[in-house]
Amino acid sequence: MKDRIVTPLLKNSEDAELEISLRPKTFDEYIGQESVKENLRIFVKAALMRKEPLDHVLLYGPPGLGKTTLAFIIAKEMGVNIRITSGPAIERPGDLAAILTGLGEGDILFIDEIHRLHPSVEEVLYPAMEDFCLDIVIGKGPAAKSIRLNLKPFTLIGATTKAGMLTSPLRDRFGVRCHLEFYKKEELMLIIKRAAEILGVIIDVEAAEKIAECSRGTPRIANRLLRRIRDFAQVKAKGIITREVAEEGLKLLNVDSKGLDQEDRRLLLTIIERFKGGPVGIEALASALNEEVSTIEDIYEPYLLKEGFIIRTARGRMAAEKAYEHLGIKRD
Ligand SMILES: Nc1ncnc2c1ncn2[C@@H]1O[C@H](COP(=O)(O)OP(=O)(O)OP(=O)(O)O)[C@@H](O)[C@H]1O
Repeated sequence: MKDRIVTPLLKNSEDAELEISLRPKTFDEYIGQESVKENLRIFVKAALMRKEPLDHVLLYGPPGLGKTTLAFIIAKEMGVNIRITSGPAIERPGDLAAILTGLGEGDILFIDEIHRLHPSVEEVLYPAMEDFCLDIVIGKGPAAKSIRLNLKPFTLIGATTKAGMLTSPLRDRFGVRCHLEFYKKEELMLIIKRAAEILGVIIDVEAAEKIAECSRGTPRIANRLLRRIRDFAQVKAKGIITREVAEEGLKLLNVDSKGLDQEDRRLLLTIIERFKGGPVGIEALASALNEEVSTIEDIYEPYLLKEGFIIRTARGRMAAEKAYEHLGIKRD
């Protein structure tokens, strides 16, 4: 996968450190996703009143929109500990059993990329989620015995970018399911303003608007762009981010007015020039771009589709009128 400034995925440890420092800690600090927040607020309050753990929560939506952040906020508001892991990190049923037996009363277990759990691990999770117990098989062959181990009641928060890939028995065991949406420009402007305050940099409204327009609806990208433009402002503009500074910084980062980088433009150009505007099948497109099919589907496409640069048809992807206009290419 190419190294891109506008990727919604975490890029490196520098990125991760920035995120920890900028992570909102309460529902009030968490900007946008109003209906998700409202629902979670009510569920948390009700669970606290009943003195019970919160029901299991599934958070789904594209990367970088704040799923992990929400899990931390829920733990803080519930006043419990949170243990973080991910689907691929739990290799064997025993690994999950060890994690579950280590949880305290009411604690939260956060499993990122929960759609990637191994089926044998998922089996262990069902009784754990439903009855707070583990069924453990001891011994082998005819002498094998199954024993039941009780767990302390806990809350599982699962996060996924691909809710469709969850098996239905797993999906059905989540009492609360929340879909996170791409953020609006005004919300991203507030996120950028808040991040600028924490980073100690002055930014004017027009600059925040410019960066928000290029952030692809994703706070993770907004924060990353802000950090890079702050560096630029410190070297070139006495640390103040004005509209001109933001525009120049974005140009240097190769991000255009619609938040597209050279890789997005290459994808659009490939459809237009090499495949005569499409439709082109995803495999052919991936091979022309020398990328994995999943990278195109998960990383490139969601934003290009959402913004109407490409159209997905039964016969493949097509470049939309907006792509021609944006690239200044005349349709023949
Ligand atoms: N609603 C929000 N308000 C302010 N900042 C936010 C919000 N949501 C996310 N962020 C910022 O974006 C960063 C990325 O969020 P987070 O790590 O929670 O995303 P994620 O959805 O869990 O991503 P992934 O699925 O890729 O792990 C956070 O560090 C935080 O700074």
